[in-house]
Amino acid sequence: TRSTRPQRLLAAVQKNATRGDPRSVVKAIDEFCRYTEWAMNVGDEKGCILDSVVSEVNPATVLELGTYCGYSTVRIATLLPPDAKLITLEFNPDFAVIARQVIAWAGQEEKVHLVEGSSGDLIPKMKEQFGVKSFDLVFLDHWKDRYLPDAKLMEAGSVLLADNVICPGSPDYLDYVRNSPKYRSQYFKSHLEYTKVEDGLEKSVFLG
Ligand SMILES: O=C(NC/C=C/[C@H]1O[C@@H](n2ccc(=O)cc2)[C@H](O)[C@@H]1O)c1cc([N+](=O)[O-])cc(O)c1O
Ligand SMILES: [Mg+2]
Repeated sequence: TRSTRPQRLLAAVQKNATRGDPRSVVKAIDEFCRYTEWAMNVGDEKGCILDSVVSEVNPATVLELGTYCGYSTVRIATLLPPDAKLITLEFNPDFAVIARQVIAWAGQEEKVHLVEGSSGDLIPKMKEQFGVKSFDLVFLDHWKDRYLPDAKLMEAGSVLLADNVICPGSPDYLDYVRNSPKYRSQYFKSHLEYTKVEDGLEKSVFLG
């Protein structure tokens, strides 16, 4: 039977990237998605904004919602110090199988803990399961209708960075973080990965 898009993306990484070199993995995925087959990675343009926010926050603990193929997982992990922890949640077991291999090819498995399940189930269990009561940075890139309910589950001292706040969009989340006194929010205008369509990242600092 026909391969899946994540399988074809992994094959491109294994063919074109150097094992243990995370930048070559990121480059191989971006080239594959730009010139061969589009995929919903945060991409190179928004990825630079992601990198700058990660570097600025310099987090000891990061939560990523929506691993998909592990592209942003690798970007974030590469910027973390050795003792930092990145927990990434993936709901689809087939995507998780691919993401684990992409993360391993980039040599980032030490810093990354990929957990399979849904955010609604796992976020409340974070405390007892991983001993992390709050994360320094949360990257939201999963189902867009889960951004708001999950943000409300996590109101405990984090910086939230959300992908796709314009396209596909998460209007209820955007309205909440921009108008709630609990957050100071900032929009980073960019483009939908590998296209000229407007999209952007919203950075929201929880004020308590
Ligand atoms: O729909 C989008 N993203 C949804 C992502 C969902 C991912 O999050 C996981 N998850 C993990 C945990 C959960 O609890 C639920 C899902 C899903 O299993 C999937 O791997 C999207 C769409 C476009 N687009 O142009 O159409 C562009 C983008 O950048 C996007 O991110
Ligand atoms: Mg996205």
